[in-house]
Amino acid sequence: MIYTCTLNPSVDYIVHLDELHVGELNRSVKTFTFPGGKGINVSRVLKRLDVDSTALGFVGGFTGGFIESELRKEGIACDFVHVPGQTRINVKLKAGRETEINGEGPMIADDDATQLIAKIGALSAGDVLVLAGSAPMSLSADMYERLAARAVKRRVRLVVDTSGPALEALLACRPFLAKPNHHELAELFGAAVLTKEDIILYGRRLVERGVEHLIVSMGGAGAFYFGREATLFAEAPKGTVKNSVGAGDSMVAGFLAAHTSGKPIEEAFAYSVAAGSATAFSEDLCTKEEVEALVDRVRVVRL
Ligand SMILES: Nc1ncnc2c1ncn2[C@@H]1O[C@H](COP(=O)(O)OP(=O)(O)OP(=O)(O)O)[C@@H](O)[C@H]1O
Ligand SMILES: O=P(O)(O)OC[C@@]1(O)O[C@H](CO)[C@@H](O)[C@@H]1O
Repeated sequence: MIYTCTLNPSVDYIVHLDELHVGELNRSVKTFTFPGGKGINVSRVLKRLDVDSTALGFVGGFTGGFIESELRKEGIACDFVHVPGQTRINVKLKAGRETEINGEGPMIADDDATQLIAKIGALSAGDVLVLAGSAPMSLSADMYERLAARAVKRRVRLVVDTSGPALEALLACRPFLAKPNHHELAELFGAAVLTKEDIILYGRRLVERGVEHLIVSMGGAGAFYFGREATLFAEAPKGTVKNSVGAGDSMVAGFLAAHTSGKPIEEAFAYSVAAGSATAFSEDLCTKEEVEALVDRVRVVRL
């Protein structure tokens, strides 16, 4: 079974504007409201790709209620810890360029954190646990490490999509899959920007350090895959970007779905890139039809 864990879910409020005038009244052209947060996005895309998962994490208030009811409507199992505060609303402004304002998230009490850790402690060997997104400020900095330690003890395979010190700590747990973007990889190695040669060097280094499958995404410039048997590169297909929120999460879901169904690594990687791009080219997250319409346009090169 696949479990996704979103410590800080969000209601994503997508606001399209012709132009953004800072300091003035702006009127939107169209708006969308989606359940969000990285792990939740992974669960939603997995479902669209016919793979079941259970969504874990913390939810609270009317926003948390919205997330749970939307997920259940989509047929996604939820096993959240309910907290007294309110799940955040993240505002994504689309006015030519994309501007994001992500909220800080509710207070998480120690008892609530303990409940989530207990849920991870009940997973079984062979399960997959996706740890994705930021943690609310109120959680202790080592929350991800504590969850990962529980999971590793149960021989659960870890999938990691976070950033900063949490990413660094989780990489040490020899994850099954990690998907930093190139900025997160640069931060990890204390660099400002990375050339493609740097990405290859650092990517291979992370595999040597025990990451089984590593995908480094680069937005519209495509992605690298690193594993023990192969280093691959794929350009992203060209298209009109409507909303790239969740593109990285869709890559994680695409790779997991293809890998779970036994596809060889090149195909799983191509499927992952197609899922990321299909999400970038649609208002909400990608559908299976959109991914499959794109996958033949993804050319994977072995390096
Ligand atoms: N402009 C684009 N054109 C085509 N494909 C795109 C574009 N932006 C993103 N993608 C696809 O999505 C994948 C992931 O994008 P990106 O590197 O932006 O992920 P991310 O930073 O983790 O995003 P997020 O945090 O919003 O989920 C890329 O590898 C690519 O396949
Ligand atoms: O604040 P975090 O947890 O880093 O990111 C949260 C978020 O921006 O990531 C998802 C896209 O990847 C969105 O659904 C959500 O709003």
